[in-house]
Formats: sequence, structure tokens, C-alpha cells
Amino acid sequence: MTKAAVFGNGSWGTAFAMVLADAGCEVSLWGRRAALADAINSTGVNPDYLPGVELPKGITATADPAEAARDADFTVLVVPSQTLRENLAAWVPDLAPGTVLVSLMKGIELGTAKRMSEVVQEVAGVPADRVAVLTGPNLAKEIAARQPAAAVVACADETVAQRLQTACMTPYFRPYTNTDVVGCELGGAVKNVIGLAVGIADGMGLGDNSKATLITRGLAETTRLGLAMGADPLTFSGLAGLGDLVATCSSPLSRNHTFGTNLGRGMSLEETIAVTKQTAEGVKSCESVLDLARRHGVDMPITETVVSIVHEGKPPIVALKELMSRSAKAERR
Ligand SMILES: NC(=O)c1ccc[n+]([C@@H]2O[C@H](COP(=O)([O-])OP(=O)(O)OC[C@H]3O[C@@H](n4cnc5c(N)ncnc54)[C@H](O)[C@@H]3O)[C@@H](O)[C@H]2O)c1
Ligand SMILES: O=P(O)(O)OC[C@H](O)CO
Repeated sequence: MTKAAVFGNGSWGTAFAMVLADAGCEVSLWGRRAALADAINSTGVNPDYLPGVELPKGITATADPAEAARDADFTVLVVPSQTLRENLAAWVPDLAPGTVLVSLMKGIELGTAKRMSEVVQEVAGVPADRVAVLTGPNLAKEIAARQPAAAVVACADETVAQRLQTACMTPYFRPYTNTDVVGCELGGAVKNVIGLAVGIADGMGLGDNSKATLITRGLAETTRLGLAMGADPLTFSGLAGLGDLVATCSSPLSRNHTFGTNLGRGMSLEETIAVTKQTAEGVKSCESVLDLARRHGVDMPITETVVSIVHEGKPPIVALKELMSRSAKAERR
């Protein structure tokens, strides 16, 4: 039987543990609080992150990383992106030999501008063919309700991606393989920033033309960055690009979208952070995405606008006027 360790028992870690268990894997689910692990084992529910959802048999929760990691064919990493480096460094001595490390995270590291798979390779000291990424339009609550969805599993080695695909394929969860790890990770990280922008527009009372414009031009700037970084531009019209943008920018379940909506309605950053209970990766990653864009000499005006609103306190109405009054351009350059 395939064994999977999931490090992170938040909403996506728990929902993906359900997918793996439904696909026939034996799953150990790690979280840092022993009391939550005990509650999951005794009630069969994760009361903090997926209340009311009965977890399938085949998931065992633990707060002990060594116990979680033991004999795992796949080690799934799903903690907030900015905490990965420190957490993974502590888990490395316990990792099962030969395990494939799978990132479910959608962020870029602040300071280094590294993608999560790069952080994993660096910290765990493993080659690219031992690191995979899973991404796509996967709102945790909908997956936990077993609503049909597709995803992308990306790895430089397609046979590894195929093994992961088999390990997490269920009647409601359909993973496709891809070897464009860079494009898949960029799609996942930048859509959170565009999700913030669309949320801000929604909060300001703007309509569907504005939303469609932000989604489309957001995809254009994501693709520009991807091209500069060696990604396949077709990845951005797939599940990791357009697919995830559509889900994030249209759903009230998206934490990034909701965060932006609160800002657009006039809440301050501090007030918005105070009412946000879960991880909204774009809030930090908008700065690292902009950093990445500057390192590669790529123009990302929507990302720049989001950074100015979220981190520089620019009023959304002022930022919007500036975004709309940039010099005229051709649609494709
Ligand atoms: N929720 C979704 O719908 C969804 C879907 C796809 C991808 N993702 C991505 O998955 C990642 C995790 O998101 P989530 O939705 O599970 O977040 P969450 O906020 O629901 O849960 C985060 C988990 O990380 C833990 N955590 C927080 N800080 C930590 C630290 N310093 N050390 C160790 N653990 C820590 C929390 O206790 C919790 O278990 C993010 O990168 C997100 O973009 C989320
Ligand atoms: O809630 P968000 O904004 O982190 O989005 C969740 C997923 O990434 C959607 O695919």
C-alpha cells in the first residue's frame, strides 16, 4: 500500500489527506499541536480547519514528525510558504529515504524570491526528480465535499509525476501530469496576487468588466514572468494558470479574494489581518513576486498596484487611477 505523510493539518493539508486516503493511501497527517492531532484521532473530524467534515478511515493524525514521516513514499508539504524553510530543516533528519517531496504551497519566499520547490531542493538536499508540485483550482472546502475538480501534478521527471497522479486520483479528483514545474508554481503563486486585486475591485463595487480585465491582464503579466523564467507559456492557459485564477477570483471561499474585498471596502491592513483566520499567501507573496519580476526585468503593473495598496497604504481609488492612466500599449509585445 502507498504511504503518504502530509505535513500541515490546515484546511488544504486535511482536504488533500482525504483525497489520498480516498485514493487508497495510508496517510499520516502531521500538525504542530498535539491537542488537535488527538482531537482528529478521537473524533474523525478536524474541528479547527474542516469542521463538520468526516475524515475517511486511513488517516492518522500525529504531532510527531518522525512518526508522520516513517516509510512515506510521498511526503506532502502544506504549511504557509514563509514557514517552509524553517519547518523543513527540522523535518529533514526524519524523512524516509527516497521519499518524493510534494509541495502543495502557493507562495514565493520573501528575501530569496525562491519558488517552494527550490526551497525544498535546497533544504532537503534532493535533486529535482525527487520534488513534485500539486496545484490548480482546488478550494479546500469544495474538495473536502468531494465536488469534482482537476489539478496538475508537476515534476521534472514525468514518471514521478505519474506515480503521484496514481496515488491521488479519485472519482472526484482528477490530476493531470506536467513537467513544467516553474510554470505551475508561478501560476499558483501569482494567482493569489491577482485574486487580491479582484477582491479589492469587488470591495470597491466595481463590476464584471473590471474583474475580467484584471483576470486577463493578470494572466498576461504572469505569462510574461513565466517566459522570462523559462516556463512553457501554454501552462498558463491550463489548470495551474487560468483554471486557478478563475476559481480564486470568483469564489468567496478564496482567502486571498476575501482579503482583497475587505481592503477594497475600506478596512485597514491591520483590521483585515485581524479578521483573516487562515493563510492568504498573496499578502506576503505579492512582495516576493514583485521582487522576482524586478530580478527578471519584467513589468507586472497589477502586482505593483497590489503591493502599493497592501504594503504602502495607497488608497485603492488612487492606485486604480494610476493603473488605468499608464501609457498606452499593444496587447501583445
Ligand atoms: N485552502 C485551500 O483551499 C488551498 C488550496 C490549494 C493550495 N493551498 C495552499 O496550501 C498552503 C497551506 O494553506 P492552508 O489552506 O492549508 O492554510 P491554513 O491556514 O488552513 O492552515 C495552515 C496550517 O499550517 C499551520 N501553520 C501555521 N504556521 C505554522 C508554522 N509556523 N509552522 C508550522 N505550521 C504552521 C497551521 O497550524 C495550519 O495547520 C498555502 O500555500 C495555500 O496557498 C490552499
Ligand atoms: O483560499 P485561497 O485564496 O488561498 O485559494 C485556495 C486555492 O489556492 C484555490 O485553488
